[in-house]
Amino acid sequence: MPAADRRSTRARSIKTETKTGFPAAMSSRFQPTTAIPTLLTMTFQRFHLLGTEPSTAKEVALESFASFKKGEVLEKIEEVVDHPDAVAVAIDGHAIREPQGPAPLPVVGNYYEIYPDHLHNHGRLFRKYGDVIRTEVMGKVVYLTNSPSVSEQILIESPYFSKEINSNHPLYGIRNNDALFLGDTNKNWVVGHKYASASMTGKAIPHYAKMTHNELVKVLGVLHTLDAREESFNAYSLTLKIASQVIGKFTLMRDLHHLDSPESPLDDLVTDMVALLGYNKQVTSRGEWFGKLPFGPGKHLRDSSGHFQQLLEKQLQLIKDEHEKNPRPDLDLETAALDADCLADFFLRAADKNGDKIPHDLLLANLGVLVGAGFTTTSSAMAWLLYALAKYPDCQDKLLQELVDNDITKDTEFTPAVFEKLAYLEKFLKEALRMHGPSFAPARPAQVDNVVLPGGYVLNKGDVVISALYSIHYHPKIWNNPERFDPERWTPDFKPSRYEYMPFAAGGRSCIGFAFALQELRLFLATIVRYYDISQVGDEAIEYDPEFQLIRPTNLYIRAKRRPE
Ligand code: HEM
Repeated sequence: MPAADRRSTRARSIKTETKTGFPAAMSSRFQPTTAIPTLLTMTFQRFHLLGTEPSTAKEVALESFASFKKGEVLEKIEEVVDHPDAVAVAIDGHAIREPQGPAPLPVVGNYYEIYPDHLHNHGRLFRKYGDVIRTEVMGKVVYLTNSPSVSEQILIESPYFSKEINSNHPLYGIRNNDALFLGDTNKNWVVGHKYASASMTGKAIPHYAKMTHNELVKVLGVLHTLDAREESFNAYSLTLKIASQVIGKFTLMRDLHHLDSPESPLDDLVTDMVALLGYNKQVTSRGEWFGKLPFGPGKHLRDSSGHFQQLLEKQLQLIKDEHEKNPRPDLDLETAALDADCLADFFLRAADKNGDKIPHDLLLANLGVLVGAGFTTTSSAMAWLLYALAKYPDCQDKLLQELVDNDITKDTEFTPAVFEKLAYLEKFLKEALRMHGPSFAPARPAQVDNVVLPGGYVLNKGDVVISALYSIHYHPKIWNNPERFDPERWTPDFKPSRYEYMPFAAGGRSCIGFAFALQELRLFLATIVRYYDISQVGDEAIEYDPEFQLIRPTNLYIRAKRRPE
């Protein structure tokens, strides 16, 4: 629209705030994403969105005067109602607009503007271009947001946005429509989610505390040997072993023997999964053609995936054989969750209200996802916890003091009541997951054309928007002094909204393993800090792996010194 037209439209504009309400059905062409307020008195006016032609205006029933904020131009509601012409509506003070971003170079697009430090470069682009930015990398266009209100609209699963893994989605290379996480929100997801989420409820998770703790304390032997040798270790290499040791037991009752000694090798189940994610990130950050090559990362991705499936089937068969030898009863979902030895055991025995069990292909696909989602995330989180312990020694001292004051040892039986006493540990964990959360990119494509988001950003069907968790967790409008690691900010009264703090994402496709993960991370902190003093070796700046699906430190070396008894 020419500037002159825009000005004449502006002269008749009113301002709305999407948080307080929006005249939703104003245009069949545009699909606002907020609810209509309740009816008080019925009156009508013609509206169009600021930034569109007045001829596109539609008649709208005005259902609540209260939903209109005092405007810049039309000050009184009577002026809106009585205005003879169509009235333009600004969204959060803006005309509708397409998200902006840096101009793409031929072929590579914005690759070199964003990588290798995509987390910080995204922050810079938000500051320059606004709350929703457009990026193009090797032919793939992705939008990102650092706005909690935009994130809410994209993450809630609605007719406007849903998890659907199209070719621009970051999980495209490993999509699997039989599985949670990797698949669309379709009927398989509904079935998988019913069983998998029932296995990990807040009620069920405490019964895995003992098993988790037993696996975690095995690291004390490894640290003891390393300390005796006065050796440091790469943080992620060790936490990968720890987290997968735990998840091997939690999902498959399998001892991966990762913590028998510092030299214990990684099980194939783990090397395959790590390779798979690494190759996927390489493939998806370079364009679809790259993944289809008969050599290189695309081929490796296909090979690792096939091998991983074979290992999983073999392990599942062992559990089935065990069930044949020692039959155990089928149970309803809730009881099965409390009785199961591991997730595979749960899946084999849990029946829904109709007595139906999860179909075999969905069982296998979801078990694979739970193994992968279960350790890739927590291993990165544990590595960042070591980083936080080393970087903020005063906080480490406070943690230790709390553990000593509460008589926590490696023999403590951890119940929810014990965790409740560890208030500082909880604050430390929350703050570490804010500043150093491992997940950064829940992505959702628009489901219809011309979706108008808070701030007036317009997207079309198939456009993928990522809620940039890292940027939201450092947003200066949300967090006081965001660069400061400050566990004390988490007072009982401090409650950021669901879309301001979301290390596990939010909405219908958020993490179902969060209760297990939090319990495991609490146990990890309590176990390590009680017996070892953690410090960083050297002053090297810590790098993260930009090619990986999760944020993990690559060059963090830790020295763990045994504390005197
Ligand atoms: C610190 C640890 C963890 C973090 C930060 C984390 C984070 C997340 C995030 C951000 C998502 C949303 C992904 C998206 O929208 O694309 C997600 C989904 C998921 N997570 Fe986690 N997660 C963690 C641990 C776990 C564990 C331990 C399990 C299971 C054992 C798990 C299972 C899942 C599953 C199955 C989904 C997909 C849910 C669905 O498709 O509806 N996660 N997680």
